[in-house]
Amino acid sequence: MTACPKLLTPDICVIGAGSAGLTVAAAAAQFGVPVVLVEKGEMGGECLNTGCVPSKALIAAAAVRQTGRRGPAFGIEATEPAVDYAGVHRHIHEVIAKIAPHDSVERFEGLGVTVLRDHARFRDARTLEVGDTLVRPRRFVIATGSTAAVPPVEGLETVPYLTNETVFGLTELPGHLLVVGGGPVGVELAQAYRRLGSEVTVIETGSILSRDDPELVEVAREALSADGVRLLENTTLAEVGGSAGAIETVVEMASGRRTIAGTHILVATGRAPTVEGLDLDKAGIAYSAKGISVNRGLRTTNRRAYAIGDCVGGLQFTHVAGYHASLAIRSILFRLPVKVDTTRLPRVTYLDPELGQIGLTEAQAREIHGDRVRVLSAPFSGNDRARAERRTEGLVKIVTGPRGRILGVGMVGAGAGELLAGWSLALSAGVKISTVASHVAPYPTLSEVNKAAAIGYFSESLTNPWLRRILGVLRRLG
Ligand SMILES: Cc1cc2nc3c(=O)[nH]c(=O)nc-3n(C[C@H](O)[C@H](O)[C@H](O)COP(=O)(O)OP(=O)(O)OC[C@H]3O[C@@H](n4cnc5c(N)ncnc54)[C@H](O)[C@@H]3O)c2cc1C
Ligand SMILES: NC(=O)c1ccc[n+]([C@@H]2O[C@H](COP(=O)([O-])OP(=O)(O)OC[C@H]3O[C@@H](n4cnc5c(N)ncnc54)[C@H](O)[C@@H]3O)[C@@H](O)[C@H]2O)c1
Repeated sequence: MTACPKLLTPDICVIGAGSAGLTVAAAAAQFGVPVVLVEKGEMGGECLNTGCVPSKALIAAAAVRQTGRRGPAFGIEATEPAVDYAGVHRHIHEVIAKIAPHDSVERFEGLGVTVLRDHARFRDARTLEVGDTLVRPRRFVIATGSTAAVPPVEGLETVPYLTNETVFGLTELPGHLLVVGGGPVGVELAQAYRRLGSEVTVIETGSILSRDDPELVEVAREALSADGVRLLENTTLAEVGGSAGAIETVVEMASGRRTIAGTHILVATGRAPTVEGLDLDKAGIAYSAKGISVNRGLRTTNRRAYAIGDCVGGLQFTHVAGYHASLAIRSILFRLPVKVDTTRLPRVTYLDPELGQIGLTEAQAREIHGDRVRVLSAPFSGNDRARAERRTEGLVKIVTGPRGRILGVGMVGAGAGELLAGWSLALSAGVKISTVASHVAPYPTLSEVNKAAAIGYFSESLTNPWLRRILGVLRRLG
């Protein structure tokens, strides 16, 4: 006789314990709503284990080494500290371990969430199968994330290629790392490994960071080249061969085919939504190679199911996963109408200098608003703090529309990620450019670069004949 499967009937069943799923589960549980959370792998998902946290820990290690190299400009002897890469690996995993309790089963059970550690698959539109348990909730939240999309390149499967899932497991510094893909993953890791001492070659089909403003990307490109990262743009990986420690590639570029050898190869050519084995068809949930189909309220084609985070494609960032989660909570718990608004979502690539964008780039704004767009910019070279710290590379670009509406802000420079947070607040609050121009920033801070750019909005008034006439009258009044 087969045992009857256990049946759970919570209000919400969340599939995936990454940034998106954990946020929904924690918020719902804190409101006293019964939640089942299903996770087949590591709690914390990609951000904690194989994404943001390890990559930023690696970048931090690289920055420590880089500081020694900057000495001479300050009258301090340059140093090239030796790298104990096993120690860097230890540092990365200590950082993960320090954050892990926040995402742990223990914490979530403590909040009252029922956590199931197994693979989830739909049995029908209302029921999920998790091992020998059936879950039939009022609402599903699918938050299964994404995985590295590996291109069908001849021979790639025959070599031990790295992805974000394996690269942070390295305990020895790669001698020559071949990075395939010049998106955020590729360039961040390329710069970090180069600064730690690897030779690095980036192979990119088009241009690096192609979603960003080309004027800002140019500054990042120069910084990568100055570090000694070999950038092969308009170059496609065509064939891979060799073996562990001796990888051989054939690439195609305008001048023809070329062979490039390295010790390791990292594939960073984009993401694919994680839908495998979920049996979405059985639940009537539509999806494509880009992601699970959702409307602007993040509802799938099954009225009981929402999909949030990386698995829906589009902007794939931890803070976007959190934003989706907050919308899903508002909709499920409070039955409020919600709509995803992508115009105010920031993104930052943690190169040195950092490159960030919120809202429309100049090109996107011109496409929509034509010549009603005004671009206000200020270079970091005009900022006293940047001068004192010898970090004068970069600029901020503010794109404004009719009546001083801020349409977007792009920035490349030291601390651009932190500086962009203020713009995120400004855009959320619908602040006009005149408010930014009149705020008082502490001196000397890098944040004054924002004000310097914003003040440009009034530059035309300096020569306005009417304004000059009024000033003349006021002067005569004594
Ligand atoms: C190298 C790298 C660096 C990054 N750096 C940044 C950064 O600096 N800033 C930033 O904002 N973003 C960054 N990102 C992106 C960020 O990591 C993702 O956008 C974010 O983690 C997505 O969260 P998620 O919850 O949607 O998915 P995930 O974190 O992938 O979580 C999905 C979870 O679902 C589980 N799951 C999948 N299918 C099933 C199933 N059938 N049953 C049960 N469980 C299942 C998975 O095991 C996984 O744990 C980076 C990504 C990479 C690769
Ligand atoms: N700082 C951050 O917030 C951060 C950091 C890393 C990743 N992420 C997230 O992860 C997502 C994925 O990043 P990604 O860099 O993997 O993907 P991506 O899609 O941004 O970039 C992939 C790049 O690979 C290139 N490419 C594709 N196939 C190729 C081939 N065969 N040969 C050579 N080049 C090829 C593409 O032209 C593209 O430029 C990002 O969009 C972002 O959402 C965020």
